Amino acid sequence: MKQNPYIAVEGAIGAGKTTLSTMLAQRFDFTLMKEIVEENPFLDKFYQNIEEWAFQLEMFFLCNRYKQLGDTLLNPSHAYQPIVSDYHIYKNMIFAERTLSGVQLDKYRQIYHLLTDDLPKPNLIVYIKADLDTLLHRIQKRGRDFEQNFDAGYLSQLVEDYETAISHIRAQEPDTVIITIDGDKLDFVERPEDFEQIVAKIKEHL
Ligand SMILES: Nc1ncnc2c1ncn2[C@@H]1O[C@H](COP(=O)(O)OP(=O)(O)O)[C@@H](O)[C@H]1O
Ligand SMILES: Nc1nc2c(ncn2[C@H]2C[C@H](O)[C@@H](COP(=O)(O)O)O2)c(=O)[nH]1
Repeated sequence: MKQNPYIAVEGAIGAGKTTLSTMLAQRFDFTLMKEIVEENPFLDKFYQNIEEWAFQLEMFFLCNRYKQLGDTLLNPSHAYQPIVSDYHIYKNMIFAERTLSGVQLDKYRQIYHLLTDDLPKPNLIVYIKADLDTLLHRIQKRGRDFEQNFDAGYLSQLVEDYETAISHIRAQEPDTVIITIDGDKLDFVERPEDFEQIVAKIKEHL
């Protein structure tokens, strides 16, 4: 990879993005960009009534991610800083396409492009692909209150949406390296050798 490394770890809810990106940042000594979830004022309400709260929630995520990425990526003093992030900005569209519709989705799409089209995009994506049972088990293990009565149908749709989105990025951005991790089999938390396997794959592209 000739450019400065900018890695995004992606995957559906509970796939292990935050865990893996934190481990990678430590291992490579890269700057970690991590999403702040616990202080989100809309998530709890959203899970109680998705239709009612989706627009506020999606806009909140979009504005926060835009601010976080913009502060780092568009700041010249950070120009040569290798980065690992626990999300790709395109995640906003994955969720919005699922939770919004009609005029709200149209307006959201316009704002998304306005805010993000000129942001540098990751040159390497680590995509953790895991099946529904694995994700539900990990969400339970994580134990966030607002995710405990999770609608498995919503998560199952998101798993499919992620597959579609990754194929879309693969087709639209052929220069972006995409490393797919088998999140059902590889246990980078408990088995150091599994983590080393991921590190080795990434190193091939740095
Ligand atoms: N490969 C893995 N094997 C076992 N547990 C994992 C693995 N990856 C993540 N976990 C656990 O699953 C939960 C969700 O992981 P997290 O990193 O928060 O996922 P995400 O950021 O993708 O939503 C956490 O409790 C974490 O410790
Ligand atoms: N509707 C949306 N929900 C989102 C978005 N980004 C994250 N989330 C939710 C999913 C989880 O409950 C929680 C944390 O996400 P992780 O993927 O890190 O587990 O927040 C979004 O853009 N829209």
